This record gives sequence, C-alpha cells and structure tokens, in this order.
Amino acid sequence: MAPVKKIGVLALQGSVAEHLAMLEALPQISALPVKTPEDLRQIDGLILPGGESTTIGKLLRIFGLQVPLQARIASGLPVWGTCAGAILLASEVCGETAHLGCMDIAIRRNAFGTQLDSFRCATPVAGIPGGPLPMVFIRAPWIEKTWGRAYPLAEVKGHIVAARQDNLLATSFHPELTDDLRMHRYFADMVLSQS
Ligand SMILES: NC(=O)CC[C@H](N)C(=O)O
Repeated sequence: MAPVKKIGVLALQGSVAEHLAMLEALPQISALPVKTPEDLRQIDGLILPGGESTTIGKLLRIFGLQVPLQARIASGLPVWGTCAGAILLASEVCGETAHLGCMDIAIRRNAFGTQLDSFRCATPVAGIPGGPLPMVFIRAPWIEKTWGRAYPLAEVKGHIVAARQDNLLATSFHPELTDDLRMHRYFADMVLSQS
C-alpha cells in the first residue's frame, strides 16, 4: 500500500470545506481540519485558506497556533497559502505588519481591487503541466516581489500571483473554487516528496 500523508486545512475562518473536498479527491492523501496545536502535530502539510488575513492572523494567535506553526515551517513543513493564506506567509505585507513572516515575498492586499473587481482567468503556472490553470480572484492580493529563495511561478495582468520557496507555496487566487485539481496535486507532490 502506498503511504498516506495527512494534509491539514487551517479551519479558523475562510474557504475550508472546498479545500478539504479537493484534497479528498487525491490519491495517497487524507485531509483534516486544523484548529489546535495538537491537530498541527498530526499533519504532514498544511493549507492556509482564503478569507480575511487580519481575522485569521488574530485567530492564529488566540488559538495558540502562531508560534508552533512558525516552528514547524522552520523545520520544513510544506505549507500552501491561498489568497489571505499567502498574506499570512509573507515576510512583508505592504503598509502593514506581517503575520507568520516566513516567505521571501512582499504582498499587497486587495491589489486587484474590491469584491466587485473579482474575476476569473486561465494562466500557465510553472511546474504544472496540461496548459493554463483556471484561477478565481476575490479581493485578491498580488505579490510585488520575491527575493532570497522565493521565485515566481505565474503572472496575471503583469503581476506575480504564485510563488514558491522550498517548502512554501503562495497563490493569490483560489484553485479550490474551480474544478481543476492540478494546483492541489502540485502541493500534494510537495508533501509526498518529503521523507
Ligand atoms: N479572498 C481572499 O482571501 C481575500 C483576502 C483579503 N482581501 C485579505 O486581505 O485578507
């Protein structure tokens, strides 16, 4: 039997159920919501979902998850932040204080505009075969720059919308609101390739 890896979805606020459903469709992966430091100890990878980064950032501290999560990231836990989740990972949030501050990206909140400016498109992502990936942007940030070990994976309207740094992945769009599993498979491969 192929080994099963556990991927958690931080379940304090935001689009949790959609990520869990996509993960459950992948072979060799089991999915679970993460709310406590004990949940955090169980997992081999973690998704930080979209939602409201200021709210999720506060809840991370209230639930006692911020410090243990930073420690697990430093020891190599694969973590993928989508939209608000990407904001949580960034070491620089333009004009604001960073949250987890562990990824070499500067991110600008609501850069693509308000809820009314939400849009869909399809764009190629480096490392994802099979042509352009459908993307949904909702009050989405963009990544102003990457440095150090981080590098861009995709651009939309001339701005970086996906980046990778070792065990970390950031996307400013919502793949969990499409029916395309490839971004989740890419992250699952990051988790499965860890010994
Ligand atoms: N869809 C989203 O996750 C929106 C992110 C939100 N605008 C924030 O700044 O946190």
